[in-house]
Amino acid sequence: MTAPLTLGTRASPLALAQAHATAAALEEAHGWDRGTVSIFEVRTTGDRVQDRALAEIGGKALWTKELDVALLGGATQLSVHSCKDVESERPPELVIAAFLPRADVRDRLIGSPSIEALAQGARVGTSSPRRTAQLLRQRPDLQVSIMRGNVATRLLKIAEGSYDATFLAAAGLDRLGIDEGCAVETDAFLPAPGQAAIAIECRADDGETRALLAAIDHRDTHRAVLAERALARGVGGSCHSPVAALAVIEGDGGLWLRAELLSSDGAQQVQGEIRAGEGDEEAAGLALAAELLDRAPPEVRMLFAAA
Ligand SMILES: NCc1[nH]cc(CCC(=O)O)c1CC(=O)O
Repeated sequence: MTAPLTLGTRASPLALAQAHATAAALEEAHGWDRGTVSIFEVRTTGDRVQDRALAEIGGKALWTKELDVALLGGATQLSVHSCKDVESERPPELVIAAFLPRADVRDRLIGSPSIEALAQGARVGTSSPRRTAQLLRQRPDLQVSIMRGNVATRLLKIAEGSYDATFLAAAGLDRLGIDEGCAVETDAFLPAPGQAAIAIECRADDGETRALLAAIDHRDTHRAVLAERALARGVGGSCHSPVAALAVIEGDGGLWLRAELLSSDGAQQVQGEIRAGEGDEEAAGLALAAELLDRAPPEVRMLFAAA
């Protein structure tokens, strides 16, 4: 190994936990001393703007642009992201070269033991169009409003009673060692594309870093996320568009992708699934996307292809 590597990350507690896990995986895989991979903290637009719905700020790359600038300018050799926050179309100069093994893909409900147990008209805070639509599909009586902030902030808002309940990804809570909330099953709450996966990106032309990252790539996670991200790319849409997708690798090595698109209030939806063999993950994601758009009720389709 030649020069030490610099890893770019956001500075939230969750982002830092993921960055340290990535550094440790690289150091272990290559037999490097601890600290060989140094951590470079970057503040993104999404971190700066806390008071408005992110969807309102508009534009993509809210969580990635400043990290991309560091990577493209050579200040860092890799970026670590929550895959869920990485827009489905990336600059061609960059490549997601590796994924850490995926954690629990489910959402957890905070503030109530179950969705059924929420009082009539209870106030639920979330800024996720997907979670909003999936929740209202089941409980149209609930009042959903925007909740932002990092994991700790959101837990505090529940503890303070500003909202009755919220959802957080089990993966984020687990990585922070927070044992709160009750998992909701993926049948009713299919997760966001890429949820619970940690994506490690580098410059496409940086063969040396790509080779180093290949040693820590978790193949099954990589294949599943390729399919989910292709689905997200294929349906188009924006951060306003309620889309869910989850791929798993089955016992025979085949991939099973499920996805759904919803209207904002969850009253309209289209769901589908597809299976694919090794190497066909992205094609399967794109094929399912086309099929879902084709079958989507107009109110759903309007939130995607045209967005
Ligand atoms: N949108 C914020 C975000 N991005 C990734 C995670 C959790 C970790 C993950 O899904 O990998 C979270 C918080 C949440 O949704 O609870």
